[in-house]
Amino acid sequence: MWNDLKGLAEARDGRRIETLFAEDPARAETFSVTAEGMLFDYSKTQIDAEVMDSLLTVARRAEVERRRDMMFAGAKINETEGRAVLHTALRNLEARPVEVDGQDVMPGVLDTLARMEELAREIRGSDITDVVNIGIGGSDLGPKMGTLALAPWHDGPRCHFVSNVDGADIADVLKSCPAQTTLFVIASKTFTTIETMTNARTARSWLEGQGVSPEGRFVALSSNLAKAGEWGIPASRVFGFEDWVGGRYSMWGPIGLSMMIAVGPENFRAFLEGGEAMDSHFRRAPLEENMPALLAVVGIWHNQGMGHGTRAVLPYENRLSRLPAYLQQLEMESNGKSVAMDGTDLPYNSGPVVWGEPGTNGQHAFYQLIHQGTRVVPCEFLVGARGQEPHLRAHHELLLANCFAQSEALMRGRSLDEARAKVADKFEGDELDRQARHRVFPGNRPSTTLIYPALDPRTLGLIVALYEHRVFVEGVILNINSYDQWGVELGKELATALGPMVEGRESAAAKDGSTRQLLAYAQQHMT
Ligand SMILES: O=P(O)(O)OC[C@H]1O[C@H](O)[C@H](O)[C@@H](O)[C@@H]1O
Repeated sequence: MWNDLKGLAEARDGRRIETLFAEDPARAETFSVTAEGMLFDYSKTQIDAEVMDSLLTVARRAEVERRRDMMFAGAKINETEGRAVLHTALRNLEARPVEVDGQDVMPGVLDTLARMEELAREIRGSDITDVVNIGIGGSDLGPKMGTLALAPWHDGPRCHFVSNVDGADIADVLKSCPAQTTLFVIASKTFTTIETMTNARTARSWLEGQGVSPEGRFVALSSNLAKAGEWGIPASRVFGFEDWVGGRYSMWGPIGLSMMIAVGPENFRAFLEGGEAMDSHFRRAPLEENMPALLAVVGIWHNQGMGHGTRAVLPYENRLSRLPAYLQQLEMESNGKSVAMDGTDLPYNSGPVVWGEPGTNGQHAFYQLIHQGTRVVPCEFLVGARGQEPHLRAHHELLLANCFAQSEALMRGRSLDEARAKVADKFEGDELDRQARHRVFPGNRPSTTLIYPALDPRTLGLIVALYEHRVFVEGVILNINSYDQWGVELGKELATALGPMVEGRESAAAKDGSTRQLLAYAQQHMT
């Protein structure tokens, strides 16, 4: 089936996307889908009816719908860890029963949500001025991305996010925090992550150093209640979640607490409602009209069909500036694997390299390569029809014009004749030709656009859940376990072993020449 996709891609080599629009006046509507008021337009790609048919056949053969229903029903689809995958239960506000090992998980989920809301209200009504979320990966990227995205709704205490074990991170944050009125939220699913535990200890010593008792200054978000308790955080300030919530899928539950404190429980609920609405669309819409499924097959087409190994996520929404980083974990930690579910080598590329920055900033930086580089980078634009700052309408009109112009430019390009005409008044003869060639844009570069009315809490929920399900569908098609992350383990083990060598307590003689040299250099310059 992969060869079929490649064959379809080869047969379309050199065909202009623009011609597809000329041939089919209804192309834009045909190759678009709407869900929950959002429009996903994938018509500026090489996808045509035959390609879409094959992509959906690939999805059906992979049993996307059956796997989806298994996920929602609490089946242990994370087979390498023997776990269910139920982040959707965290936003199941209608409390439809969801069973794991014969137990409905919903009473526990809703009870924790109610406790979080109670604490959020208490803190928002207290003298706490600053909340510092200490966490990394899935315990940082989601709430950080979401808190920034919802800045217009941020009426609670200031929120800071410390993740890096580089002491510069916490040092910079603590500089602006008054010790008397700062609350630390230790966010760690395992409560063993070295970066987080190191930063948490530093926070505690800092408070003590400022003469403030750490008592009542810490909250824990974790699935390891025992470890959180050992750390001395009282049970009333510990918010647990189960192992069926993957770290990179966890911002909907306790890990979202900092964001809830920032924007308030009502807005956090609106975010959950957005996620729930996307779940319901994903579960009910036929694949042809299913936004996450279509986003996924467009990704499969570009990566496994056309052979483009990266994709750029380009939000024309400044407050989604952390979305690319969030999606890097969501997509690359989920689908960056080399073996299929049964442990055999994947006979095709796994998920793409995901990267990006907000427009218009990226335009003035790396879009050069996107437009004229030798590699094709499929681009995914996101934009709100309305900006978050309605009184600055002129800004938003420019933003929209830029976003639409980029996808048009990527598709149309500029021919040599057009380039010549641009510089004909300045050069002539061979020089005109040479100068013109530098100004040619090959065009025919694929992009998609997700446009929504405006970025608000509910829409953020829709967008995040859309991408989660996209990752799920791509993972099912690729026959990958999207819910483990063994690839992060080796580095952690080696870092633990290298620690004593960095400190000079253990010999590095058994290490390779490069590692020995780096250690020696560091030790020479450390003091
Ligand atoms: O929440 P924690 O247990 O501290 O884990 C934080 C992060 O670290 C791990 O290494 C994983 O790669 C991530 O998936 C996880 O989100």
